[in-house]
Amino acid sequence: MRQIPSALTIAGTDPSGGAGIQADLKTFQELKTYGMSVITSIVAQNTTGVQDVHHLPVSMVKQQFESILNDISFHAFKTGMIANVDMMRVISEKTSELDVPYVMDPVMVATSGDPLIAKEARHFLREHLLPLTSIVTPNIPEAADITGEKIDSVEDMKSAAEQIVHKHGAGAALVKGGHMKGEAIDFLYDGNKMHTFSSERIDTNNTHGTGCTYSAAITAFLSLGFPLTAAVEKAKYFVTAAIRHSFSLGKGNGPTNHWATRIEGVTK
Ligand SMILES: Nc1ncnc2c1ncn2[C@@H]1O[C@H](COP(=O)(O)OP(=O)(O)O)[C@@H](O)[C@H]1O
Ligand SMILES: Cc1ncc(COP(=O)(O)O)c(N)n1
Repeated sequence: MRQIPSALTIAGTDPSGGAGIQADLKTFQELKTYGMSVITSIVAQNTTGVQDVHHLPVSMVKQQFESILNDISFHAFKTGMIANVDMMRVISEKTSELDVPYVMDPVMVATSGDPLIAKEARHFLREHLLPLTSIVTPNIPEAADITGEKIDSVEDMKSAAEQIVHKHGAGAALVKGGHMKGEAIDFLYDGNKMHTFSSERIDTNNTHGTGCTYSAAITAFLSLGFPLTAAVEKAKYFVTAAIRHSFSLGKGNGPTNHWATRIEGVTK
């Protein structure tokens, strides 16, 4: 008999509850997979931005990961904010021994514009972590950082997705169009085919944590056993509903609503 579906997130925290570990665990819970977490950094942030950051010692990140690995198996995992090369090294060592889907949200800056990872860590992420992924989910600035090329059009987005797979070795690449104008279009390149996922653009500034929620939803659907394309399709539906029902919490960019599919009364 299959165990209860379970998923792990390795990421930083958000005390205001919209992004990071908190968003991931809420998403896992909402999508009916058992959630576990390894905390990399404690981030003092809210809807207006990042006020302070405390990176945990690498030994502690390693120990948290081992505490899970030595005791429990899980069906999929994701990484979000991994602040520095030392943490990335430990995570890549452990990841290369795992045989479950790995979803990477290549978190570099917060929606507020605050940097979340060290500059040299971007290079390590591209060279050593990307090739271990089943799927990476960059937004436009992150995809441009990975490929080193400007992204101004949907053609550029598709080309970046192909390059991230063929040149940088990711298992698949989902280039997200949240930062473009018009429809919210994302392109998934799986190594063979380009898939398009699009939704109407919702008129809101309450988009704190969209990337975290989306990648956590993909991880949740993979842990439930859906194939990659179906997992992304379902996750896109979920994140769109979460943005549609996002709300004005705090003074800045409010969070997405993890209860959205309950409110709408449907899951696709
Ligand atoms: N205003 C919006 N209306 C509808 N969908 C959006 C909106 N903003 C972002 N999205 C979608 O939310 C997801 C996260 O995208 P994006 O904002 O690009 O990522 P990130 O949060 O990592 O910057 C994507 O599916 C994107 O198309
Ligand atoms: C700990 C942490 N991780 C990631 C993000 C990015 O959030 P977003 O999904 O809005 O880009 C964040 N603000 N904080």
